[in-house]
Amino acid sequence: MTSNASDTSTAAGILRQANAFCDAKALLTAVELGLFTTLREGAATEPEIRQRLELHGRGLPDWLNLLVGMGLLVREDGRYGNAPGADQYLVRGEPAYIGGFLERSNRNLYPAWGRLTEALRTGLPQAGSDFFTMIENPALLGQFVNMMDALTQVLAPRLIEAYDGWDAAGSVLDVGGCRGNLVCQIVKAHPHLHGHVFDLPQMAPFFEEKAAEHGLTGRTAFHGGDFFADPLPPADIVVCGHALHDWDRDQRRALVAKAYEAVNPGGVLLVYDRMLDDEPSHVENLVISLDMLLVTEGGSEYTVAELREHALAAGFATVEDRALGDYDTLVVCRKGGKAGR
Ligand SMILES: C[S@@+](CC[C@H](N)C(=O)[O-])C[C@H]1O[C@@H](n2cnc3c(N)ncnc32)[C@H](O)[C@@H]1O
Repeated sequence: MTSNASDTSTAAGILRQANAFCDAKALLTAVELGLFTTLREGAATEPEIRQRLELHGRGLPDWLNLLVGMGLLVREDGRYGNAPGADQYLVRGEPAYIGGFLERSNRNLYPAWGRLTEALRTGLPQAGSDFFTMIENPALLGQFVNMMDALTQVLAPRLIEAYDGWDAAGSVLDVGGCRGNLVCQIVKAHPHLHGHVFDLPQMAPFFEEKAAEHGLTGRTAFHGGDFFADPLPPADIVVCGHALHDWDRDQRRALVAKAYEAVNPGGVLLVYDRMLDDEPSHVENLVISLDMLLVTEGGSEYTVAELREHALAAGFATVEDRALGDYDTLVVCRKGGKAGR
């Protein structure tokens, strides 16, 4: 949706942009109904899809043809099948499935964006229930962790590639590491590392499930606590991804200082987030920053300059940044001192 830049010098282009939410909802509904998953079994006619998904039938051809027009389905001889991207990323149960993000987006972000006006007027989140209500509800938390898995599934290989200091380290800690999908992938790529995740205690059963799925039970450890109030376990590499943007500037500074304490001498803090340029124009990242307006009390994306300020104030000796994938920025903050390993 956000990258469909239309020609806004024309009325038609402006109307196209105003209707972009319709395309997004057509896709979110397709994931919700399991359309791409059912089409993995083979291309199907409209009546077959109607029957399989238990739909009424009215609007069905338009919806399917819209998805064809969006490049998510292909139509041949009256049968609809998955386009390659949809078949790779939107079939439930497949390793590359990113639908967890879309499922939660459909339930949480989509309605919240309908209340953007209220959010801008009041500065208050609009997602219906706050994070701490959500985290006490295992069903909602299950959706949330799937959403985070969808993001780390794509980012983990890029982070592993982008940072070249894994071999020199003995341990890695992911702060706000959710159920540990990122750490599991790092430890699988660099089996000599001891992996640790620090997150809220409610995440523990989801972590155990993920570690077992990766065959890493006992080789990765979960530490439950509140990263503002409790000490973090020490590690040579501390990762903090997509976590600082949940909080306001003062809280981000406090978390970076907390992370500094956890990094062993000579180690690094790796922060990745959808960071903003000094004069932000990156549409995708501005959208995520507004997501934070809608779903958190004080969160937003932030600039590399802000993070550098927090990191230097905390005591890090050097701070470098580089692109990570299409939208994220990786900031490498090095702590002085001699590495122990
Ligand atoms: C947006 S998610 C980021 C997950 C993952 N790092 C990623 O890259 O997608 C933020 C994580 O911070 C955790 N979190 C939020 N508040 C926390 C707190 N006070 N203490 C510890 N973890 C917390 C959440 O449970 C969640 O897993």
